[in-house]
Amino acid sequence: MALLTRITGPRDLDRLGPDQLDQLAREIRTFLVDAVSKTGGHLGPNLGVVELTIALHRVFDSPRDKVLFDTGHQSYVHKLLTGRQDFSRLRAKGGLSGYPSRAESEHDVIENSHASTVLGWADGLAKANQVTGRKDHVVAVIGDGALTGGMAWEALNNIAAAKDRPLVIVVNDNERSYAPTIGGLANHLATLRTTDGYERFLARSKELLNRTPVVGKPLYETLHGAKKGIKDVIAPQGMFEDLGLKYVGPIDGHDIAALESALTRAKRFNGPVIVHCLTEKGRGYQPAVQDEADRFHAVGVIHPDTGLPVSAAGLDWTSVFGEEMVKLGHERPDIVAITAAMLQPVGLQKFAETFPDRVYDVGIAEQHGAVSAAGLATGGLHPVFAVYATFLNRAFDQVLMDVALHKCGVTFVLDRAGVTGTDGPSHNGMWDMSILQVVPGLRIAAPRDADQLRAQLREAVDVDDAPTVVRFSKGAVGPAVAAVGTVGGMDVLREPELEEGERPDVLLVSVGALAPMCLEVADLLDKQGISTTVVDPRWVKPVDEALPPLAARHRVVVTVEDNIRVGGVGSAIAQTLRDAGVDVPLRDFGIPPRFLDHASRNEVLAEIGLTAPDIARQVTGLVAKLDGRYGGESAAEHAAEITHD
Ligand SMILES: Cc1ncc(C[n+]2csc(CCOP(=O)(O)OP(=O)(O)O)c2C)c(N)n1
Ligand SMILES: CC(=O)[C@@H](O)[C@H](O)COP(=O)(O)O
Ligand SMILES: [Mg+2]
Repeated sequence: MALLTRITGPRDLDRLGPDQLDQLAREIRTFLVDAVSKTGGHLGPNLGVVELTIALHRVFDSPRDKVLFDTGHQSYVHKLLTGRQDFSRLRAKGGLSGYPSRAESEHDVIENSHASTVLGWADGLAKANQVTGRKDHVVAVIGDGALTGGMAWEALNNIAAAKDRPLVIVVNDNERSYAPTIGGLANHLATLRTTDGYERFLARSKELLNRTPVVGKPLYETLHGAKKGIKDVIAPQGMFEDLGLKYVGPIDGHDIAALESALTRAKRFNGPVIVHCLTEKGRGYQPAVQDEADRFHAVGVIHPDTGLPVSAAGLDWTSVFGEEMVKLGHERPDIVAITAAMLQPVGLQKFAETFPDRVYDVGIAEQHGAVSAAGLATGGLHPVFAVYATFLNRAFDQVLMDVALHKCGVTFVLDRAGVTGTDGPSHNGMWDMSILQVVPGLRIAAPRDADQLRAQLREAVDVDDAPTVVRFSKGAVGPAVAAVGTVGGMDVLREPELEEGERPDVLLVSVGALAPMCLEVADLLDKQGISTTVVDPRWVKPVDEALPPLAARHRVVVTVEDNIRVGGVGSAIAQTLRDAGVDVPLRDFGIPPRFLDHASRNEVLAEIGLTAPDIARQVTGLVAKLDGRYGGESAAEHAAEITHD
């Protein structure tokens, strides 16, 4: 790492000659494989942008010039070149974030990992430069996958309107999101990628341009010049031409000299310009290059020489869902599946292999996915849209006004619901049970274990006149939690042993995968002489009609959810109790209304007090306060005695 360790900032790159730059690229690849194999992370995407990031930081002057990354998962090289080379705690508590982070560096701008937003940011920053008269540059790196997101085209529409507003758009085209990128855009990029495709394009253009008076012939010569591989020709290009955008490319995204030449031309161009770079996801690391599924898009801890996982993963929620979907697919020919460019991560791979004509990859286009689902349902099918909880946020209006308003039977399966942890604040699935509370008719299921997931998925797809949601956590599915009884549609997980006529103290409403933790709370309360009934509502929206009368038979209600407290399940239950005239005190436990820094799931849960000892301590204090049970001793003091074995 002779060269890499001497790079403390982008300007240190200026003194390197071509051979040294190639050596630096090799050192960076070695570093990435060595470091990320130990911590896990986005290895494939970052191996694909080594030369591109070096060239960007040689041509542009960050942080005065803004170098922006879409999604941000491919910013590890950017971090290495901007003074951050300790990857030992990447995505771990107190370590580097897996995405750009303003707290880490002045070179970082966009922190959220939600795709297709970079061009919007760039548009705004370019406008700000224009209004303030700053001559700084804005360069936005967007992947071919992120380009399939609608927001990217909303931004392009605006960017193309301002012919005199400098802005450099770098398309990092590695032909993949996770899987190969889908759709018409991908096909268009392909024609620009391959020389013969370009020739076909030129052949079509030649005839047209020869008929075009005055400008036709010179323009054809310009285009012809571009074909020869001297890629720094500024020329109008197909779809981008239709938008009025200038196009440079295609450029070999692993040839630093070619990249620098193209980026320099683009930088000088006094308007919006696209630099189309061809890169290879996973480049330089055979296990990644050979990974047909997703080129090691996101890996766990792996053996660096083989790329194989160090530890075998247990049964996870995603697999349980995927297997049940295949069974349902055989039983229900009307069931189809939708993914937003994440077929394998959301567990639909087997469904796609079994029913290739009944699965739709819409690209990174969750809003379109939701509207298309409304169309599919109206057409007599039952779509199951599997998506990470946090990514459904952007499709809220489509769920509300397209799916729910029209009473469409669509099932949204939200993976990575609740605290995910290591992927940082924008990946926690912590908002769904709040924002979806306001959707009339929509029903939400939060299964507590694998059997419940299977059962509730089936219940959901049986609803054909309203949207249904089934949400579950990231990672390994917990132990089976048996019911000891039912009340209304709710499962009773624990009943206290009471004297004749004794009123139980606490009704604990346990939501989803937190059931084992809630049973621990009940055990801790039991040691304090506090009797607790634990129920799992199974369907948290609408609130079960049996809940108010059950609550009325207790002294206090406690709700526990892996969702933001504001407007969550606890709030909905509190409102239902009020409406039913049940004035039993209620305490709702959940995620506080703030962004959660990256750390492990358990570290985050401990930090926000969503653990059995924390909850038991608070509930003990609440019950003690209710009846002054501990005499003069303050309830809080007494509650502090609770410790976790
Ligand atoms: C709104 C949204 N949906 C889904 C994702 C999950 N996701 C992260 S990266 C990625 C693929 C990105 O492909 P591309 O933009 O081509 O970048 P590459 O990884 O190929 O460099 C997806 C689907 C996301 N981050 N944001
Ligand atoms: C960048 C992005 O959004 C995805 O790659 C995400 O990081 C994957 O998360 P999981 O690792 O939980 O599948
Ligand atoms: Mg890509």
